[in-house]
Amino acid sequence: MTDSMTFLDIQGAAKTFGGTTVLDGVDLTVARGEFISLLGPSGCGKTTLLRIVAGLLTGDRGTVTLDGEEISRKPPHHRDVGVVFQSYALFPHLTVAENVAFGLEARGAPKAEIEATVRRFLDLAHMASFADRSVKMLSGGQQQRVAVARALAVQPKLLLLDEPFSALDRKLRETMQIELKRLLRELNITAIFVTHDQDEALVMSDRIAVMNRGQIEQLADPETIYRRPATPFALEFVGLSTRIAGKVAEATPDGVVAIDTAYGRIRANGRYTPGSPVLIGIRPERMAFGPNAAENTIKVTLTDIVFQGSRIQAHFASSEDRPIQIESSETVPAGLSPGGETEVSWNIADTLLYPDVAA
Ligand SMILES: Nc1ncnc2c1ncn2[C@@H]1O[C@H](COP(=O)(O)OP(=O)(O)OP(=O)(O)O)[C@@H](O)[C@H]1O
Repeated sequence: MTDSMTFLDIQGAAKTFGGTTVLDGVDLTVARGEFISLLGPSGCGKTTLLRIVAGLLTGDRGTVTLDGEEISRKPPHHRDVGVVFQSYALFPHLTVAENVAFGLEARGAPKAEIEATVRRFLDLAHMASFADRSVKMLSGGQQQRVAVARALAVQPKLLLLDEPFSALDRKLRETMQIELKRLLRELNITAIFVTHDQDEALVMSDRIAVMNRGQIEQLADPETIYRRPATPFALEFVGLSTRIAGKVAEATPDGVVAIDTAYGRIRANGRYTPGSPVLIGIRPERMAFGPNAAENTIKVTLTDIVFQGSRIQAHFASSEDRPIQIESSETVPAGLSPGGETEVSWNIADTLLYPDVAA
């Protein structure tokens, strides 16, 4: 939907390489100042979509409109779009300040303005004290800060970031995530961020587009993506989950279905006709030890306890290709050890339900 809030509007973006559909008619609208992540496995088309928006690649179909102007056929340097890639792509023979000044000089900005802008963006990127250093002398994190400062210095309407932190170690990556978020918020910059790291997407995004095979499967805020994944793929790709296959046995008019499974009857909210094959998903922290007669209870056999410091994970034997899992801040019930049977329960409202297309 296009409305007055739309700043970037991608409609029907499609791309085929050598007969393989890489982008399958993607629509995406982004509001001004919004931070959107494209999240998905390798090869799902994230980078291809980003390159089409940047103008580095021409889509077979579709349009890109930025701030009310269609830019689909404009060359990259006329699109007002900044790009930060995975590899830093700084100019190695220039200093930090010269790198940041590069785009401004190319536009013929006055010298005093260039100096002031470079200073401002190096300050914002916490790199002011490195201004005169060669970029070759910088660490990976520092180089990536300079790359972000360089992209922002020309004050683009839109910033595109393609796995910018993937080469950094975990701690530095987390610091950079927080810093980048702060910087973009301060400057009210609209950004699209490509990542295959679900934690990174959950931490940083206003909304996440979960991509699979050239399509967006779900576009929503991080909490909705985690709590209400729209498809089995989204459930699978973000966070841990237990899966149980079943067949709908009964459907009530109030929208609750009873499902026959290898563990007995399980109830869930949903509208399915009896006989439909379904897939049940449950997040591990929504499951608890012990029965709950009003909700869902199943009998399971403990296989493993994984101690994770503040939490434990308990695994139970499953008929599926992965264990039933509980994640809890409590310990396992006294006397329960691997091989032992117990009951676990969870709420009907926490039971995610999907049509089982594979069945
Ligand atoms: N120029 C090209 N020529 C042929 N095939 C390409 C080209 N660019 C991308 N592809 C193919 O298109 C598919 C999608 O690539 P894309 O880079 O968009 O994926 P991605 O989701 O960004 O993955 P990754 O996380 O690995 O970068 C891949 O199978 C890739 O091999």
